[in-house]
Parts: sequence; C-alpha cells; structure tokens
Amino acid sequence: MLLEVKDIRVHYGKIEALKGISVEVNEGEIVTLIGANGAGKTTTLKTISGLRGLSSGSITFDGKDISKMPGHKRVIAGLGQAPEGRGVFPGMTVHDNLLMGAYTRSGDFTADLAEVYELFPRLAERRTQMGGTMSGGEQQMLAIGRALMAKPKVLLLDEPSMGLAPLLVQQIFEIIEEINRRGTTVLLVEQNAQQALKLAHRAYVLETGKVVKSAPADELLNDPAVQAAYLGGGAEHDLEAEAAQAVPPSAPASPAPAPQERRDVTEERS
Ligand SMILES: Nc1ncnc2c1ncn2[C@@H]1O[C@H](COP(=O)(O)OP(=O)(O)OP(=O)(O)O)[C@@H](O)[C@H]1O
Repeated sequence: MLLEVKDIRVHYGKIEALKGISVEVNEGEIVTLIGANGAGKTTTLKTISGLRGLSSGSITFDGKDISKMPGHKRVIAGLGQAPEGRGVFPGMTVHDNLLMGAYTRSGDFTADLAEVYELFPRLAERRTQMGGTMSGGEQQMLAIGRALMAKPKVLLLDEPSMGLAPLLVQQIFEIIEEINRRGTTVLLVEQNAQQALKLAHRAYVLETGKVVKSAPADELLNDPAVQAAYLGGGAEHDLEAEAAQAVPPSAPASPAPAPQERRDVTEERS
C-alpha cells in the first residue's frame, strides 16, 4: 500500500473535524473522497499533505510514518498537492509558476516541463501570461501542472472541478485519468460525486468527519443510498444512521423506503 491513513482525528480548536478517518491508497489507483459540505474531505487532504496536524492516528506513506513530517518534506517524499482554490502565484508567469513546482527538486526537469505542456497545451500557449490573469479553469490546469513538476508518487487533488463549466470539468477529469495512466497515483476530493465516481477505482463516502462507506467506485455509483444522497437522486440520506439501523439482527423492519423504491425515485428525477 502506498498511502495509509489510519484512524486520524483532527481538531480545529475544540471542534473535532475528523473523528477517526481511515483511508488506503494503493499504487496506481485513483481513489476519491466524496461527501457533503463540511464532511471533512479537505481536512483529510490537508492532514495528509501536512498543512494540519493530527490529534491521534497515523499516516504512512511509501513505508514510512509521516504523521509528524513537515509539509515541505512530504512534497520531497512524493506527495504533491493541487490545493482547493488553486493557490496559483498571481504575479508570476505560467512558466515561472510551473518552475516553482520543481523548487524542491535538483537535476534536470526539462522533460517534465515538456510533459506538462503536452498534457496542457493551453498552458503552453500562455506560458508568458501572468498566473493571476488566467481563467478559473486555466488556473486549475496550472495548479495541477505545478504539482506534477514535483514528480509526485501521489497527486492530491482538492475539488479540481469547483466553479468550472461542464465542458471544462470533463477536460480536467480526462487529464487526471491520463496522468494516472502515465503512472501517478491520485487521491481526489470532489463535490462532483458523479464525475469522481466515474473516474475513480475506489471511493470513500464521508459524513460529519467519519467514513460511512467505502467500496469500488462503480459499486457506489449503483448504490441507491449514494445515488439519493450524492448523485442528484432526491432527499439527503443519513448513511451513518442507515448503517447503524442495519446492524442489529433482531431490529424491527426499517421504516426507510426499500432500495427498489429509492431507485424509482432516482429514475423519475433524472
Ligand atoms: N479553519 C477552520 N477552522 C474551524 N473549523 C474548520 C476550519 N476548516 C474546516 N473547519 C470545519 O471542519 C469541518 C470539515 O471541513 P472540511 O473543509 O474538511 O469539509 P469538506 O468536506 O472539505 O467540505 P467542503 O466540500 O465544503 O469543502 C467542517 O465542520 C468545517 O466547518
């Protein structure tokens, strides 16, 4: 296993944002974390990249415990991140933004630069333009390209589709797939659960700081409760409560609608 997040708890002051999250990422995979606003997706990613400290639990990457390793050393170790909000340097050119991505590296990275420009022809066209004047989608490309310049083993992506028009979302997801095909493992946080589940191999569903489901992505795409809660299929479901209800063998029949009924609702609305 390349990355193992084990039972991490993370606090913002007295608020416990992550209540014992465990996530595993194998080499070569695209794994996605989905969930509603405030579920803890971004906090999980920030804790993996070292921007937040953890109260308990551990993070192991490439065989080493990195729980206490500072963020910049995690980049050197092979964890690259394109953060939420992109974090492009506005007063630097596209080209210089990309070079900043290779800041932690030594040696020749001309080939990697050429590969980023090949993946993102738009960046090549605009290499002398200031980062801050690029469109939202272009800045997203730049943030991913910059993260790739560190030659990460795992690319951490926080909501790459945020605020982008559907066509651009499609493009960004195709590029992420291509990056994965070329050998980079991807951990993707997404609000756009539909697209993320289509792209990913495996997925975790987060609710209020906990993992409430984990499964192959195609299984979750066809899961009526996930469809209803996250794929535009109707009223929000409390997956945690449903899981708890399903546990006691002697429990009375659940008042929740049967999966088949939920599927009907999903189909009617789609
Ligand atoms: N800097 C902060 N200070 C205090 N609380 C925070 C801070 N950042 C996040 N939180 C809280 O931690 C919880 C998890 O937030 P997080 O941003 O990780 O969720 P998320 O699943 O990424 O949501 P979104 O999709 O809206 O970005 C939320 O309750 C949020 O209010």
